[in-house]
Amino acid sequence: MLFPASANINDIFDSTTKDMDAFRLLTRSTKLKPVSSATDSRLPSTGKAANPQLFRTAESDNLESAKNGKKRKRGAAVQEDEEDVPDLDFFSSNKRPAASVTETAAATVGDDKKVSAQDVASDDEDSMDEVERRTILNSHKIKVTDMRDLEEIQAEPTSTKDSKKKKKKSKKEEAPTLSKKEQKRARRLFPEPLLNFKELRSKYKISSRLAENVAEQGFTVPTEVQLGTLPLLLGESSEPDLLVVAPTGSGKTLSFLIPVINKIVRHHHSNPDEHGILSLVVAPTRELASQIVNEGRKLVAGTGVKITLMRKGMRVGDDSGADVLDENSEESSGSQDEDAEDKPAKERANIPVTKSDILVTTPLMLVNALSANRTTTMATLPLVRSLVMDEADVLLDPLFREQTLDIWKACSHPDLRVGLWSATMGSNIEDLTKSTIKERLEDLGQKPSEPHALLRLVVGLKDSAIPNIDHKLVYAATEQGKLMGLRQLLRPAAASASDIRLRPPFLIFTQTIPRAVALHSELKYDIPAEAGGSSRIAVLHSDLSDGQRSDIMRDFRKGEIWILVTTDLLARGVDFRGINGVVNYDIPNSAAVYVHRVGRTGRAGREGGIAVTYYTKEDIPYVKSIANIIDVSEKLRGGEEGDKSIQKWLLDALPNLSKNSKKDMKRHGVKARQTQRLTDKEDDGKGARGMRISTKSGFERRLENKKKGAIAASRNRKAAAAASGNVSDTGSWNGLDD
Ligand SMILES: Nc1ncnc2c1ncn2[C@@H]1O[C@H](COP(=O)(O)OP(=O)(O)OP(=O)(O)O)[C@@H](O)[C@H]1O
Repeated sequence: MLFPASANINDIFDSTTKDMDAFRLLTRSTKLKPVSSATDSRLPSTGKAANPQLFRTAESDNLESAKNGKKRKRGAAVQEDEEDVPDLDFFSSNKRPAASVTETAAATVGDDKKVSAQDVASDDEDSMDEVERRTILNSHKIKVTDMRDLEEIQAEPTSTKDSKKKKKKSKKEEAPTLSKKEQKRARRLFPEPLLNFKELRSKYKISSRLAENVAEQGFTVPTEVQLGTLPLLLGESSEPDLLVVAPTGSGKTLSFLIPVINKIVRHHHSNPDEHGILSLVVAPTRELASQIVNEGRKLVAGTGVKITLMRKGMRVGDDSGADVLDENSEESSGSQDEDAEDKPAKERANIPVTKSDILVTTPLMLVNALSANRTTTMATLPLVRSLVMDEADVLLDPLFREQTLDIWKACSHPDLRVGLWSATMGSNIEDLTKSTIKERLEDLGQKPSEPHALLRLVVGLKDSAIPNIDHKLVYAATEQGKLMGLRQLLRPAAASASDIRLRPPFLIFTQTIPRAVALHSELKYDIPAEAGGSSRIAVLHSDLSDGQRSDIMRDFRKGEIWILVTTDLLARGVDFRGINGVVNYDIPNSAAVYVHRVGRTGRAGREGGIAVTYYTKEDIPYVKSIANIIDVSEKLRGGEEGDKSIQKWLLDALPNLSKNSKKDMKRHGVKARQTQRLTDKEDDGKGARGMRISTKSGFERRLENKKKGAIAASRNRKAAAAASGNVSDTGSWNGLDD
């Protein structure tokens, strides 16, 4: 079945399920009762969240609508606008509300100063008192903390601080005697929250074209992370360095892209002659980097800002006479990367240097470009004013740390601001951030033109899974048990036995690439031809070429692939809007990885996502941290004690893992699963056999092997007989049939 390239997975599912129910086809059963529309609407792939926020209370709802109402009264046009905003529909073609088009049609690139009458807000009327700010921030579970040493906070000139900070200043003499609790309280901030997206223009005066592009996305309510961070990054006081910990799928991308783009629009106005990379966005995988570029392209349209995906072979930072790429006209297709890589050196020298304003990259690719594959010292990026680290905890984890810190240090402008974003962040990352900021400034020997803070904003509970998905932790005893469980999910006619109904599209995570490959080949023929057969299931991992990876991502997004078997390559950041769930075929290496993997579903507040985690005997020592995450997530969700999937007895019974074993597990995963022997020949019989991904028992395999051996021996005999000229044409014995 072919769908237009613009179609998304949800459209496909809607249209697919009209004429053929994918779920039913997968069951190979015609007896299955049609899934009720009530169940259907609970599926994230068909549903949409009327409000993408995860945490709110009636008190803040009332306060916010009172504040929003007050603003509406100020200009009739604004009121019409808001009433005209269509229902939130992530899968529509994102038609802009008519009123908003007229309002902004005259907008030209970067006409920041042109703010229409109804846009202008009286700041006095708008600003909230501290009680209101506290109420709103607390009900959305947003916590903002100044991370600097107390002395540093107190040494800051009063003019740049709000009244809250003035109070701290007066406490200066008492500082040494402050208790830990008091120090914590002194660091706590209650900045003004963003009440609606219109304020971006009216109050924070962002570029009108950018505001228009945001409006085109059709979002009506800011998520918590947007509500908390956008005022901090767009407000009048000096832009801070910012650490953000906010749930998966909560819209962090928009939160960091809007301020980055707006800053560049302003920069173009004040420094029309300065061209080059002004902002860097670093992400751990190519898939995520490419997704950020796609999101960015929607936001930069018509602003004069260019955003580019870093590619192998691309030259950065040296602009001697090279042509400038028209970055926004390019597709971010993987095959282009390969093209660049495969070009001979002579041709490569002609590859234009990127003069894009925003470069989105994985760490290694940029480090290689800046150091000629580590053969020279790192070149600097002197113009970069904003460095965004998406999935910062993994970027600063030992795997990428050296490369990320090299990039950070290569950004040599004294006014650099950093943003570190993730759904999980250990305190070691916070310490590393603090020390790197200090070291970098010392190395530079220059001071930033104005003092600024390092703030941390946390939404919800740090390092927890989103509360809007159902977690199923399933004991499968053995590898065979896991495979049987998974097959039940694929053939949900049998689902009554396990009470889990997971409809495609969904992701399946394994621990290693060979296991993903093995699982894919095991399952590939489970999908009936009427449902599209083996083309509906694919495997994605980092051993595939960039082109293959992009193609699979595209087909999954388009709905041509329904089930994607993958590794932790896709655990973080990637946003498949309407996937119904996630299967952890192999348990994740850490609680943080669990949070990220399961966060591929339930995005933007959607209900109905399911996260199934199978565990075996070998996994028992490692399951407690996952069970704890589920427990906390269920507590955040509220509801009856009996509804909880993790019972107290289980938590008590599961063993705790020592610090060293945790480290070991994080680095290597479950040891027995590290090598997946794919053939009997490779199988040394020492442990790996039990970990094999196959439904066949050892006995069956041995029989099969014997049979194969007999066939081979028979062929050899025949060949030998033919060679000696005495084979009978009658073929009285043809060996065993396969
Ligand atoms: N205010 C909003 N209202 C509704 N949907 C939104 C809003 N902001 C962003 N979204 C959508 O939410 C989805 C998730 O956003 P995004 O990918 O930025 O999440 P994230 O916080 O970066 O998640 P992760 O931690 O997994 O990387 C996207 O499809 C995005 O378009």
